[in-house]
Amino acid sequence: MATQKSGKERQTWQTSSPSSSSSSSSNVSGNSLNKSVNGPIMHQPNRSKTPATAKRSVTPNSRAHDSKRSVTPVPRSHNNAGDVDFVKAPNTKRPVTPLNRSNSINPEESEWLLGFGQEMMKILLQMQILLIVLNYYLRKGEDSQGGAGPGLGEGVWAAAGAWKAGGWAGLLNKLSLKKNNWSSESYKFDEVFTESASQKRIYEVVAKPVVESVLSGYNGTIMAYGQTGTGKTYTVGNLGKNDASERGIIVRAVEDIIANTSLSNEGVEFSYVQLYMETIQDLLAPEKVNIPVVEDAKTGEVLLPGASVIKIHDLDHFMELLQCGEANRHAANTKLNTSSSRSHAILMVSVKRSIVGKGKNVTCEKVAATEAQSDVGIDKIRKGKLLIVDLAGSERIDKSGSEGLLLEEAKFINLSLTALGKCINALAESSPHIPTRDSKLTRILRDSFGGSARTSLITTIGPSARHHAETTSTIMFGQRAMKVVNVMKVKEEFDYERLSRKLESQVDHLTEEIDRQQKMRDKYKNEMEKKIKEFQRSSAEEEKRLIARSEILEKENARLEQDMKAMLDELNHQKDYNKLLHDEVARLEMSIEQYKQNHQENSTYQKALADTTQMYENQIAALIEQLKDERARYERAGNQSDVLKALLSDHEGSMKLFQTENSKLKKELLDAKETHEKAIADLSKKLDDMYFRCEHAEKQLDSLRNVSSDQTTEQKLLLETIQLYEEKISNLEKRFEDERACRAHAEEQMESLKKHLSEEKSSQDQVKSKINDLTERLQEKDQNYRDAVDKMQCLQLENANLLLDKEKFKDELDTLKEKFLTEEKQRMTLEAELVRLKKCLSANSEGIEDKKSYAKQHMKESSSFRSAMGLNRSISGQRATIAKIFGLERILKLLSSEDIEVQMHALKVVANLAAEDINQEKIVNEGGLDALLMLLQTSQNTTILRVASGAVANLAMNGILFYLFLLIDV
Ligand SMILES: Nc1ncnc2c1ncn2[C@@H]1O[C@H](COP(=O)(O)OP(=O)(O)OP(=O)(O)O)[C@@H](O)[C@H]1O
Repeated sequence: MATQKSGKERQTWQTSSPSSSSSSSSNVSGNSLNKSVNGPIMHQPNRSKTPATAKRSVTPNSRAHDSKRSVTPVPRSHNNAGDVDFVKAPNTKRPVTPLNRSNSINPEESEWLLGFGQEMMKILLQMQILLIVLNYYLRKGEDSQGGAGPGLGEGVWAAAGAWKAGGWAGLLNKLSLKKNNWSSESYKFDEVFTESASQKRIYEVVAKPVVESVLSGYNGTIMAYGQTGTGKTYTVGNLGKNDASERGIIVRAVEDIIANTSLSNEGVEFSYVQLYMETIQDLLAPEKVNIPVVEDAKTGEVLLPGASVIKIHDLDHFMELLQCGEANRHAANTKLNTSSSRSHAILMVSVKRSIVGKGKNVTCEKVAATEAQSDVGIDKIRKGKLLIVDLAGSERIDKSGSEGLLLEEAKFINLSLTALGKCINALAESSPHIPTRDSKLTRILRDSFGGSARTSLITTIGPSARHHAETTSTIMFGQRAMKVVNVMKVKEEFDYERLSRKLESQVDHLTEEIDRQQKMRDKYKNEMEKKIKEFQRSSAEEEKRLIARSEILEKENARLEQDMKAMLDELNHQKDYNKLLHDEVARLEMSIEQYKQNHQENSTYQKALADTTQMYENQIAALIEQLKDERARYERAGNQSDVLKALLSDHEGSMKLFQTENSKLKKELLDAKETHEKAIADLSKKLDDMYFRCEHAEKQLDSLRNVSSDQTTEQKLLLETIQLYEEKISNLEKRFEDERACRAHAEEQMESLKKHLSEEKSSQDQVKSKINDLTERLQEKDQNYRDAVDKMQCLQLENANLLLDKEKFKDELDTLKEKFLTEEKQRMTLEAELVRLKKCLSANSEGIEDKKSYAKQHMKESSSFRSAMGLNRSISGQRATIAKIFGLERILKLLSSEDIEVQMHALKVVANLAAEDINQEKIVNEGGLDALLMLLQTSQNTTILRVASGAVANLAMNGILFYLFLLIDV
């Protein structure tokens, strides 16, 4: 039973001192049995005479007696390091017959071997084998971060011991060894087994806790020590090929390890070597001999470089390899054991288990709690190493009868076992010097006893009283071993490699993700760019098209405008023309009106003219009538005038005659005047007379003339009236003619005007239709123009939308770019973090190296102090790691956290760091002292005050800082 105590993990070898006691149940003599057990072995003449070392050749299904152990002899040609080949005899319990390569087995020998095997089986069935188990197991104390003192183990194993004949008896954990008939000695062990104990029970009690420790990251060692032939190999290395219940510790332990390890993610590797005559040989690759024993400078781990390290895939694979290894092991037939192991077989199983987050895969709650406290979320790797050592049996040479090589082997075996014993003694006495360098065995086992491993020592003793001395020696060896205290130390480290791998994979994943997103973005961007380009192209095209169209439209517009202008001009012109026409028409109409008026007037005139004409005609008729009358009168008057004219012409003639006569007379007168002056006078008288008569004639003429003048004046007047009328008529006719001509002209003009008007009208119609046509075309054009404008507006709107889309896409692109930059930054930060962690890893490794060397130095000074220091170094290493990882500045900042838990943890970390000289100055420089003093002033929490004052006290112990404290005090 294990009790839990706070403090370092520490395993104590059970410290029960041997006590003599006379037990009623222990007084059994085993003499007869001794003989029966040892006699045949010791007195095998052939075997004692064949002191050869051989390699085991184990073949399954060859056991003759019980299926547990059947060995088929197989001729061995394989020989290493000058060993002698042998053939195992059939039907014997591990019968080993050493033979030289040149020798062959003869039938007699074979017969004997067969007989011997059968005999041997009978004997062994009666043999009592006692296993004394010294078990050191982990008691779960508080881990290294708990800060309290170490706890001592008080594990007590309760076990039923069965009394057996043979000189000793086991009861629970006590063993009584009969000294003689009346006295016996009692020894206390963790467990005492008898021969009836099953392999399973032995494994579960002895080895399983160690295996569990190994799985939890500790080193574990299971050693079998005892006199030759007492069953070490059987207990430890039995493969149990025919009967699984007979499987030894090795097979069961590896089976357990495999069952508790994920072989795909975690690793189980093993090496199998033998130490034969101070030479280490690889049992898995027997050609590898002289393997050196070295100590890892960093971890202090004992290593065997050059030994094959094979990764275990499954149990069958391991069993196969183990069987091969077993076959390569040196064994020989001695007097005490027909298959005596002549070498120490060491199986090293390395278990790597990863711990992810909060204690996954962890059986130990405390360790999980430790993880939870310190490194939540950070992967850790736990490396456990299981060492299973099947020591060669100690033998008394005189008893074993070894000679030659066997003797040499026995010497080496005893030498190494003595060296082991010395080391155990030194450790039991807490001697400062442990003579591990005396033998390769102790060098290999250096860290398995008195080190940091959990160790189970199985000591085997035989029942024969004849070997009382050896049995006592074995028991004493076990008793001394129980005094050894191991300080267990979990071998746990950050799985930086895994963490780095994980981070790298994370970075890879993120990079992949970013790349994927980048690709997607690029694709999207390309698509968008393509779209934008397409949009731009289409919009440019559209723009171009629009521009072209608008140009065409503008041109069309201009042309239309020109057309319109021209049309307007034409229209204006037409309008003018129209106006003109209108004017003309108006004028014409006016003139028509005028004409009409004129015509009316004319008609009035004509009427008047007709009337006048009528009147004139009437007048003319009247005048003609009158004229006729007048003519008639004229004619009459003419007649009269003719008459008168005739008269007048007569008169005129008469007058002319008169005048001629007068002239003649006058001439005659004048002639006569002169001649006739007298005659004038007479003729004057006669002229007077004649004058008279002329006068009278004149008078008569005048009267005639008067009458004629009256008639002439009337005629004249008439003529004048006629003339006037005629003139008037002619004037009127002329006017009439003129009027007619004017009318004809006007009619003509009117006709032409009408014609012109009709022409005008037709042209006007044409113009009108042209105007209508033009108006229609104009309207059409206008509609087209409006449509074009609408379309242009639509396109402009579309263009604006496209521009908006473009802007939107640009914004989106910018956002994506920003996002990408942010992600890039994140990636870079992660990469930087990775680099920083890698640096931390290397720095931490260096730190660990330093700590190791420091610890090593201190370990030399005192074992107990060394242990404590080792743990402290580990803790400080972790603190330094914490400080490195989190940064002292950040931890100091947490001191002012409002969360009391956070504050408390930070304070604890600072206090722990302040306990180390190297950190003190840095803490003060970083402002830690001020923060601590502030906490002391402000905090009410007693724990905080206690831890803070402790931290300040630690800082105050620093010589350099002491001066500063004085200053603060001042
Ligand atoms: N519990 C047991 N049950 C049956 N047979 C046993 C038992 N223990 C040992 N033996 C047999 O006793 C013989 C000697 O045992 P084993 O070889 O294991 O002894 P040993 O201590 O390893 O001897 P050595 O130190 O010489 O190698 C073997 O034949 C083995 O099979």
